[in-house]
Amino acid sequence: MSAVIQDAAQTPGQPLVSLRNLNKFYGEFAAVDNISLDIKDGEFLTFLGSSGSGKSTTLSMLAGFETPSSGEILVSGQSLVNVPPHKRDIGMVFQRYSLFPHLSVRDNIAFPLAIRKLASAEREKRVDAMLKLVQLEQFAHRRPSQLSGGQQQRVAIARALVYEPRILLMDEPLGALDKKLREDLQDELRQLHRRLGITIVYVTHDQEEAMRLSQRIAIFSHGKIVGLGSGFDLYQNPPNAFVASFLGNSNFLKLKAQGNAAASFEGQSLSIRLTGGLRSEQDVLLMVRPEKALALSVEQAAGQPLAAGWNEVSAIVGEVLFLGESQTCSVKTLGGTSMTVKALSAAGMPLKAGDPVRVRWATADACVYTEWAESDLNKAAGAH
Ligand SMILES: Nc1ncnc2c1ncn2[C@@H]1O[C@H](COP(=O)(O)OP(=O)(O)OP(=O)(O)O)[C@@H](O)[C@H]1O
Repeated sequence: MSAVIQDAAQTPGQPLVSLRNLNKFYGEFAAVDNISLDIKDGEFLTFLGSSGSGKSTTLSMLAGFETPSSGEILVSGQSLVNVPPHKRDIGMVFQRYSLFPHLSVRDNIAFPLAIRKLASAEREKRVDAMLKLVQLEQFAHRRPSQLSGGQQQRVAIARALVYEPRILLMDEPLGALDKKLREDLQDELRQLHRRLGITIVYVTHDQEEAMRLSQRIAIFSHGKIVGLGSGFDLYQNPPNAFVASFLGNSNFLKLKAQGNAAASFEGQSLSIRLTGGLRSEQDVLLMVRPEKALALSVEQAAGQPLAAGWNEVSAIVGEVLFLGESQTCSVKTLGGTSMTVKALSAAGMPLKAGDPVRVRWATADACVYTEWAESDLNKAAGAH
């Protein structure tokens, strides 16, 4: 294992993998549509998107199971396109563990080394190191059917890592496991990545999983990457309305620009983040996260003058939901726009259906978009 162990504190550096104008057509249909992406050495990058958005096809091209219709895949600057899968120095873990049922855990893990004809002493040494790494030493002699789903997946991970690939590809590896086990394995996987310093490309449609695991997330929609960055940046400052809608919850307000820092909404003027190039009366979409908005009763609002840099709209409460740690309040503005406000339960939200409220948010917390499609505002969008 020593060859791939690196200083855990080392920051991921240069691109290890570069996808260049990658396309995959099935007939006329573009499953992967002109994707270009640099994956850094040592990084944990996740492809996140709804079903059919092109994540697995992209991963399969990287693994060598699918051939690109056009474009390049480079690893350390060398083209991989004509390199067969077993010569790519890439490990792969799938949702279905695909372990050999008739082989013990030890022999399953040793299998890639046996087919590479490694000397038996070296083979034993590496398998022992792997068993230790995934904490399955005491299960070495069991068959896969005698293990839990989580344990089986750890065997699959060990088997993928045993020949020390530079890159590990994982396609929904925890998809078949229940929530608690998934979370435990997510923590294990994050620690494993830190310890090994290996480059991991991970596919999931679960945004919380992507957030928990990854240093960067590539958001897929219709075969394209429509957002790329840390979970924090993508959530706080989504590059477009689709990403805003896909990741977390959003309130979208439709406005007409009035200069570069103000816009009208249902007949009242609101301040917006300074946005260059806006034309007067241009359609503008404002996005406010529910937890960045406040819902104040009329009395509360009267006692707290609106601070500079904040906006306020009047609305009527539709529903207040208690969710344990947090509460949500759905409201409708006087012009009929639906909004949701979320607050920690501890902060209290003494409102009920039918109450008039004042919804407030800081101008700096609201993203401004000038281009969007109605379908972007719908969470389910993104699949083909
Ligand atoms: N062999 C194939 N022939 C025709 N179409 C295909 C083939 N493989 C994939 N597709 C289509 O390409 C699109 C992208 O599929 P892909 O499996 O990459 O999506 P995905 O984002 O990984 O989805 P999921 O999360 O459901 O696995 C889908 O519309 C799928 O139906």
